[in-house]
Amino acid sequence: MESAVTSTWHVIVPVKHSANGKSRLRTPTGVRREDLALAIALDTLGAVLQVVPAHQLLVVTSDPEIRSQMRDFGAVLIADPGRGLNSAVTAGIDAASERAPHSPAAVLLGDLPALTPAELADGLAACAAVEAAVVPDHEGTGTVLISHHDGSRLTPRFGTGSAARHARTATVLDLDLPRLRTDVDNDESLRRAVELGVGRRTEQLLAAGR
Ligand SMILES: Nc1nc2c(ncn2[C@@H]2O[C@H](COP(=O)(O)OP(=O)(O)OP(=O)(O)O)[C@@H](O)[C@H]2O)c(=O)[nH]1
Ligand SMILES: C=C(OP(=O)(O)O)C(=O)O
Repeated sequence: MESAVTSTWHVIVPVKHSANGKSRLRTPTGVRREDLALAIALDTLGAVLQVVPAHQLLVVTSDPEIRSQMRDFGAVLIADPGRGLNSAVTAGIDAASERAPHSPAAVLLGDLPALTPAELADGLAACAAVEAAVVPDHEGTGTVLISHHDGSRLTPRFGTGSAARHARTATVLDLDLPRLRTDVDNDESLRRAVELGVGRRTEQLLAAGR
């Protein structure tokens, strides 16, 4: 699945400690929010690991389960500074720049349970065609991915309405890649992801809760 165009890319994925994540989501009966947050993140990371060599995946998290599983895969673990999403992403960008100065990098949010390796590879290939890119979420207001040919020049401006902020310094890629663009924040986006088809961990957890 790895593409020649993006084989040198580093991908940074921030994931909040699962005990604190997905607070806007009303979890289905029988499913613990913490378990769902973890499953969503692990499905996202599972797709990334099929596209990017593990040593080029930087996971910024304080979650012990994610750290343990990603360590086993050989991914690079970055400590979460504990000051919110943008500072976590900045820690990842700094670590990627240290490892491979001025190399291409992307930041992908970690709540994309319907993501497939094929859609991620297509998304990264589209990003590679422009110097700096932003891929908005399915609603068009948030961001699922930002990239830059020189990763040290990535400036994270995540949070509500982030697509417009990222668009000030990047090309907006309105890609027909729904699995890449469906981040799960609330019941509606979870339903949408389930309709597309979620990864194994999220699927099994939701099935067990039924
Ligand atoms: N490392 C790290 N990741 C974060 C942090 N805040 C959010 N994220 C991750 O960034 C992505 C988008 O997160 P949000 O949807 O904004 O936040 P969330 O905590 O998942 O959900 P809410 O509780 O509803 O805000 C997810 O992959 C989160 O796990 C943070 O402080 N540190
Ligand atoms: C973090 C973001 O959005 P949300 O909180 O909706 O996931 C974002 O789109 O930058």
